[in-house]
Amino acid sequence: MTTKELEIQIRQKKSFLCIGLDVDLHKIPSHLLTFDDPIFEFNKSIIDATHHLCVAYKPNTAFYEAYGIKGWQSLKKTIDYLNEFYPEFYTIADAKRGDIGNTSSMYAKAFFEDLGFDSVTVAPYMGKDSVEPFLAFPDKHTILLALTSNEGAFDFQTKKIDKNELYKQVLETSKTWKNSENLMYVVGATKADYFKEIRKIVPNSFLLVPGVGAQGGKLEDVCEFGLNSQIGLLINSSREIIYASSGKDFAEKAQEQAIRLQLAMEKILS
Ligand SMILES: O=c1ccn([C@@H]2O[C@H](COP(=O)(O)O)[C@@H](O)[C@H]2O)c(=O)[nH]1
Repeated sequence: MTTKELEIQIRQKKSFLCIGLDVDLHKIPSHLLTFDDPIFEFNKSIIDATHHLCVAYKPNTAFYEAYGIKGWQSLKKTIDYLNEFYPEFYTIADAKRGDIGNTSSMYAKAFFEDLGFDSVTVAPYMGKDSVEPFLAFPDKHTILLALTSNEGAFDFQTKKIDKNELYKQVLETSKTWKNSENLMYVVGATKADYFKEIRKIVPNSFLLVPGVGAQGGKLEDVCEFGLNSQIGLLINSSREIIYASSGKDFAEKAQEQAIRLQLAMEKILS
């Protein structure tokens, strides 16, 4: 999917919400555990209840890898369900990959070709040759970690090297890489104070913004400097939406949380 198509969808739905599908078998309603694939059943119910309120879904692969081969099968069933029944959705594999070039090519094949995601998150630490194999895929996006939402982001990402913070160097340098038009960036909602500076470096890029909800980030704070003329933001919320209830009404309660965020986005867009 192109960013233009993503923008069109955002404007139609008046929503730039991305729902995180981070399924933990200890947190999902117990009645689902009797199903052959509880993870998929949970995802299917969440997707069916929220699809009109968001434009993207982001499974974090850790929550699937943790369950071995069954977890991968649940991930595959989830992405196949989205691609078959909701093909207009933007899909993000939050996998935070990146390795030497030939290995990165294999990661890119796994997420773009085999699984059929629109995008994958990638760590920039190993540099250009670890990221360009992902960028080589047309109409697919590589979402580079720039300034993450966690406290540990201050360990390295905001430290100065040659008078410039590391996260700024990631943004500046990555713009020079081949097919850099296929880049997006992760910037945490908990780092709202940094969006003004970030937009000076990447005014036109889409930013994936996790950290609204359970991590305390605020939608309005992010939007103040994060929005651009193409909207340019995908705001992710996972736990606050999908675990709004642990009862049989979990999908209904997830929908209520998604409505709350969508209405706030509609207000901001108007
Ligand atoms: O900087 C980052 C990068 C990724 N994440 C991921 O996003 C979701 C957030 O989940 P919540 O439940 O809404 O807190 C999760 O998959 C993280 O691994 C992030 O939080 N921060």
